Amino acid sequence: MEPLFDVAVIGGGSAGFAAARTAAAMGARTALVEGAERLGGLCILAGCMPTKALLEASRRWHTIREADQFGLQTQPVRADFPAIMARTHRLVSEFAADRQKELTQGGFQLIRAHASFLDPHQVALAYPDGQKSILRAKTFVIAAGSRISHPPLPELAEIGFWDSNTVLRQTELPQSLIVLGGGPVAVEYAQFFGRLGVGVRLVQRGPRILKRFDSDLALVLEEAFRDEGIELFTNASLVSAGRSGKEKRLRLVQHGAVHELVAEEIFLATGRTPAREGLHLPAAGIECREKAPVVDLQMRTSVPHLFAAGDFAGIEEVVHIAVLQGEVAGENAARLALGRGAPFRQMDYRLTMEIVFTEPEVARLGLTEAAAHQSGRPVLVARYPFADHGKALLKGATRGFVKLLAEPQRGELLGAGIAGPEASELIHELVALLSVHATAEDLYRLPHYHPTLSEILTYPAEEIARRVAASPQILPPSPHPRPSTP
Ligand SMILES: Cc1cc2nc3c(=O)[nH]c(=O)nc-3n(C[C@H](O)[C@H](O)[C@H](O)COP(=O)(O)OP(=O)(O)OC[C@H]3O[C@@H](n4cnc5c(N)ncnc54)[C@H](O)[C@@H]3O)c2cc1C
Ligand SMILES: NC(=O)c1ccc[n+]([C@@H]2O[C@H](COP(=O)([O-])OP(=O)(O)OC[C@H]3O[C@@H](n4cnc5c(N)ncnc54)[C@H](O)[C@@H]3O)[C@@H](O)[C@H]2O)c1
Repeated sequence: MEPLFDVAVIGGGSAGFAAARTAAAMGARTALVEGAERLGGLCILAGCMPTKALLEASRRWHTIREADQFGLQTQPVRADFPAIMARTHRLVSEFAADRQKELTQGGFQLIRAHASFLDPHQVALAYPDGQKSILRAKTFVIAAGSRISHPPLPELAEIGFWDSNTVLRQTELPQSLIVLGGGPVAVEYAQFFGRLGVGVRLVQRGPRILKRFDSDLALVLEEAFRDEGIELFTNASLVSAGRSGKEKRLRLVQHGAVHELVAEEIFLATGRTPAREGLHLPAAGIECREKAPVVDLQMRTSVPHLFAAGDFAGIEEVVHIAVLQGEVAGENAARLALGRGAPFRQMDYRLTMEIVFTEPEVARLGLTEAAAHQSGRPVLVARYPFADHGKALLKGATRGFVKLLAEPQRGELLGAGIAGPEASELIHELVALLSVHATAEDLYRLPHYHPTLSEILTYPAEEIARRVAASPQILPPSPHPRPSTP
């Protein structure tokens, strides 16, 4: 029996859409199977877009409250939580409607059903009306996303908690909130609620928040949180949770001392897990390590015609990576199905970024200092504080710094970290430079308009360029080595 499709994509989020669009553009007969009631995927429906809409509201509220520093008198400000939520839902609906159009007019067949593997070439489709069918394809891209990890304490399920899905259904602000976790979800929501006047305490298992960032960057945000009245409990182990009346209680141990925290609500943000449930992966024969499938740089799983992408692949759960992985998986699946063979496209994680949209924003790009240290790779590092930068002083946004990492011989830029104003925008100049293997000197010599925030990048670049110029150069071995004996 001939397969019906060349490429079948499971999941219609950022990764699945990118995969289907890419495969279809290559001329492959492509299907995209999406099982959710609402089209849009995590980023649009409950991830990037609603959180950034909420943070924009709390950022503006904070700006107004600080207006007196600029000589402006304001009336007392009141946060209208239902109105903030209504704006967020309206924006999400608009983004979702656009995505719906793209999914239905994308040159591939959109199938609204839940897929689960019967064998490595077939999936069973279960439609919302109870109908069932079978879909066959030469190749598959699994882009089923991730789900919120189970709560670390079983009692939490009994007493109830909010998470990044259920928070979007709330209509009233709690008086007090305990946020569990110290990753991007935890810190973005902690600041959103804290700025709207909710008493927030954040409980993180590790020694620092934002564990994938260098600790000097994470410290800037920790300090900002403390100054804004958010209480931090790092190195904390959860012991138990319970309820008394309307209050929720949480016991934790920190440095040997037991603390009991009481709050009106608890927000769970302790991570996400690839969404394997319901896919019946054993029938596909895919090898998994821990909770994610094993994939190579071509986004190929252990079964050669099955590819994976996005959060499901469990590598870096952010959208630009989901899209790139989707494109790589979609192209390679189409190549295989159409018999085009090599060259298969490969992922390149050199320019991976992570950005947290708090205030100050925190961004990392490419190599981190921690990773360089761990691998023993020699790097030059230079920092420059926003407190010494003219435009940051004008803006009254002096918290934080920029840092650059460069290879010591030529000063080629390898990575960057920014904690400070507009970090999410500033980092993109560095993406462009890293993509063309530019050196610190190239950056230092680029003209920058004055006064701008971007100028700050030239200062650590200048420092690195000077250090490279001053250091004795170890020349690479000559391609025609002289014979050791004349
Ligand atoms: C609160 C929050 C904020 C975030 N903010 C940002 C941000 O600012 N920037 C950023 O880069 N990233 C952010 N992220 C991460 C980002 O949202 C994800 O990395 C990205 O959306 C993952 O895309 P995906 O396509 O892999 O998964 P998804 O978008 O989750 O898509 C998977 C799809 O597969 C479908 N599916 C699953 N199983 C089946 C099945 N068996 N059959 C059929 N369909 C199935 C699901 O219904 C879903 O629609 C945030 C995440 C969260 C939780
Ligand atoms: N701005 C953004 O790009 C953005 C925003 C939100 C989410 N995301 C992505 O979504 C994914 C999920 O984010 P997340 O923040 O939920 O997960 P995460 O894995 O990034 O962070 C979870 C944190 O919770 C902590 N933790 C785990 N168990 C704990 C426990 N028992 N007690 C206390 N702390 C505990 C971990 O140490 C970790 O720091 C991430 O990969 C992230 O990149 C991105």
